[in-house]
Amino acid sequence: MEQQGPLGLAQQINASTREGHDVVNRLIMSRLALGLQDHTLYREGLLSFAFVFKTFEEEWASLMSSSSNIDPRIKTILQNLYSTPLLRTPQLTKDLLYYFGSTPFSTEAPTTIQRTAYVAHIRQVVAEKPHLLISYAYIYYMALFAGGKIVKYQMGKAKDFFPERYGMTEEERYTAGTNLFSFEVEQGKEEGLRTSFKGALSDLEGTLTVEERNDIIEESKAIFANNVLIIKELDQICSYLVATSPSMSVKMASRMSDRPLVEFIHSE
Ligand code: HEM
Repeated sequence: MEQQGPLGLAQQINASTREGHDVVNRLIMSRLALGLQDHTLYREGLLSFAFVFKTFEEEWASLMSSSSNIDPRIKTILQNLYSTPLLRTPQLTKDLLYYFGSTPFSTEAPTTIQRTAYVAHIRQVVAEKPHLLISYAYIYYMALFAGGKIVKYQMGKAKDFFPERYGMTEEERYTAGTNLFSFEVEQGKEEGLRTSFKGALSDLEGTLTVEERNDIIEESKAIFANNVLIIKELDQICSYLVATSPSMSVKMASRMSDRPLVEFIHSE
């Protein structure tokens, strides 16, 4: 149900994060071309965001559990927003298994500075103010229906990007590598997930206090600032990977000869 009159919470979040969103949007789109040159770069981005989704989805489940003693009002909101097909941890796990193949990786505990700091931040703020989980769910799920669609489309156009695995066809590889942006619902029902989430938020937001709404808006801004830190850290990780892989250096040099990697990464 779209709200009439005063701005609904979703609109307020969008309005307050417009600048932060534009920054992140530019950062991601300008790096996507690089990430789609080699799946060993792209998968690092996936890993960073896998930690984010895993952390808030775990916190969410535990806040809703019978052993959690949070305010029943907030528990009801969290229960009503929760939607299994939206959960990204299982989808990210499939993508990671595909891209890493036989290379070991772990989503148990992050080892880089920003990933570790962001995971700790999410756990801390949500423990202090469980209603902040709403910021994470709204920002990261709604992102998939807008920017996520665009990223998925670009992935579909990338040449020689999806790694070969066990004789998979081109189409199977695309499916195996885009689970993050796919939802396990009947075809054509994806948009319903988005509208149901927004509808549930709109129906329930009236039970939040003014202070809680403000907290949610402030944390939404912090999410975009933290996304920037995660992306900047990915620049370092990817620079290192390219510099230490002779085959990748050659590939980058031939494909991006008009724009050196360092300049490319630091131009934004
Ligand atoms: C971590 C990265 C990103 C996050 C967290 C994010 C988050 C969001 C959110 C919360 C919305 C509002 C959705 C709604 O009202 O239903 C949105 C809208 C949008 N985003 Fe992103 N986004 C991200 C990256 C991107 C990227 C890379 C693009 C690339 C083009 C993009 C393009 C858009 C567009 C086109 C909209 C729709 C605006 C509208 O409906 O008026 N986003 N994003």
